[in-house]
Amino acid sequence: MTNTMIKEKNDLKKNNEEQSNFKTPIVYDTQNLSLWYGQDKALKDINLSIYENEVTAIIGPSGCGKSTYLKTLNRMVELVPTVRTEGSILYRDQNIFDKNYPVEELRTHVGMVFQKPNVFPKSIWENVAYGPKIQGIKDKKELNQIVEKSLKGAAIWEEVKDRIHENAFGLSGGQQQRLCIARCLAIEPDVILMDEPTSALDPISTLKVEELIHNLKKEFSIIIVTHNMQQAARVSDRTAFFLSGEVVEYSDTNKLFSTPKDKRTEDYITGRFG
Ligand SMILES: Nc1ncnc2c1ncn2[C@@H]1O[C@H](COP(=O)(O)OP(=O)(O)OP(=O)(O)O)[C@@H](O)[C@H]1O
Repeated sequence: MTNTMIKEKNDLKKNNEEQSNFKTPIVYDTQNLSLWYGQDKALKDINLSIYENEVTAIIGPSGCGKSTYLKTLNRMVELVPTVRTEGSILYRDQNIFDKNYPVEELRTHVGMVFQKPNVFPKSIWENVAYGPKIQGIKDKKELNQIVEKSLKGAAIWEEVKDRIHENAFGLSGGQQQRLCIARCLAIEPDVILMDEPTSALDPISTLKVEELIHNLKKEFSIIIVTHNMQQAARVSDRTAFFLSGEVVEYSDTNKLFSTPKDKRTEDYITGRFG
């Protein structure tokens, strides 16, 4: 390749990047969010935009507010009676704290995968069909199609297609976690929240889930809380570093890990604390 060709290619790439960055829609816009558990302030003036079809990683030491932030995005945190919030979170331009915005509706757009796979003591089929049934779908043929599509989407169909009516407890931990992801996909969400989804899995299952996350971002926006910095670096497009309830730094994942702007980020990613 000649120097001119290389320059043209780089210019084109830069142009595309600038254009695509410019156009990437914001899914969640968090504005001046603070949260208290009783008297204790767990989130402090958070401002964070989450972009469509990206994987956003939330990292930081234990107790810095990662899970609290994630659970605020689907308002699950409100299950704790002492919780109080200030500020706003816009989901697709709609303030999720608005009294007129039903939490049930929010949860049809936002699925969640937890640290430990929480399959129901039912068949694999029932686990996946559960959400669509609640949404009112009764037709068996349609449910069968949803179950197959979701299991394929979660890259577990081939492993379970011959035992679809067997109890989900018979699956390995890694398979159960992918089943939970399939259950999430069955409600056709817009966003998937993942709270340390691989921390209970062995390295091979972890890799499978990471590959899956990479493929799922073509259709969904994913926010993942992880303790594992290599994982954040591998799977995410952007990373937010939380510390003591604050966002210290939020940027392109490659930038955050290669040239962090804040000394505290640098100390954390180089293992000096946390
Ligand atoms: N239900 C609760 N009631 C009271 N305080 C809570 C509750 N849940 C979390 N906290 C407090 O809020 C702060 C943030 O906790 P959170 O679980 O969000 O942190 P985290 O970064 O996800 O931690 P970890 O990495 O250990 O899971 C901590 O000080 C924690 O003790």
